[in-house]
Amino acid sequence: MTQWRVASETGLLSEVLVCAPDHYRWLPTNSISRHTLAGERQAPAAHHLAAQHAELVAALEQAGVRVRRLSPEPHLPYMVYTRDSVVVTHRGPVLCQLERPQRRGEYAGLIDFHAAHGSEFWRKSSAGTLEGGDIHILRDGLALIGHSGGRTDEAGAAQLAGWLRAEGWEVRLEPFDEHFLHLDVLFCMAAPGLAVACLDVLDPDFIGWLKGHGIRCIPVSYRDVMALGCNILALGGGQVISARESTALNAALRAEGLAVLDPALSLFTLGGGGPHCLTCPLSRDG
Ligand SMILES: NC(=O)NCCC[C@H](N)C(=O)O
Repeated sequence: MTQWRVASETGLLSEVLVCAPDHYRWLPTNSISRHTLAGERQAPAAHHLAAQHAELVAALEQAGVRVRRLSPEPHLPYMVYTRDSVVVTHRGPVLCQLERPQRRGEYAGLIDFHAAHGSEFWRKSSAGTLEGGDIHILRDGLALIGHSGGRTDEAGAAQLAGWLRAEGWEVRLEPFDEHFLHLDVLFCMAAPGLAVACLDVLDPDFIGWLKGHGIRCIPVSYRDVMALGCNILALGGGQVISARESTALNAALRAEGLAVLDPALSLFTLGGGGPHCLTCPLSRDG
């Protein structure tokens, strides 16, 4: 029986789930990938995708994280964004309910993966839609769930909030515009008490709420956010993974004293997902 648990976005990451980009391609499912497809770019070559994904895996392994792999399926090009189909909580994994038809089938591989490891779902989303990119476990007992209606909707967010509140957790539901795809495009935790956030877009009341909970924000511009510049993965222990292309943010994170591992991920950020979207933390310590 595998007991995967995650009680915060910033605890020391010990196990993570990724999926190789064997069948990855850009689909017009979000404003970022639609913008990419409208441009002059050639479809990414398989060897180039594999090389960038290998850089991400190398960064995770360099940080001592055990990397588990989902089997990619030809008809599900976005399986590579493992963040969205399942979110692991302090009580175990929650099976999400993806909104886009192009991604709905991802649930099947996730059920098989967890069953193969004897990992039982704590809960299964059954109201509205729920996607992992909208869920932030800020720390033990405190969660944030975004809902744009485009991906996670209010019913899906409320159902997860209800399960967490029944555990005594404080949960904030945060509405935002579906142009931004997932809340993790606009906001991610970097370290305990430190986040990266698009202050130009997020509601000042939300920023004030974070401050009231002891979380301050490094600002990221709208332009950088739409290049997935805010979509980082906290590794715990003073380390973070952020895309090589996010040069301004990476300098700011280093100035905060964090070690930044920076794999090149441009082919994935052009599809609408960076280090946060490409990883599903299975286990964090502390
Ligand atoms: N958490 C995330 O923001 N995931 C990125 C998902 C991108 C993918 N191309 C999608 O449209 O679903």
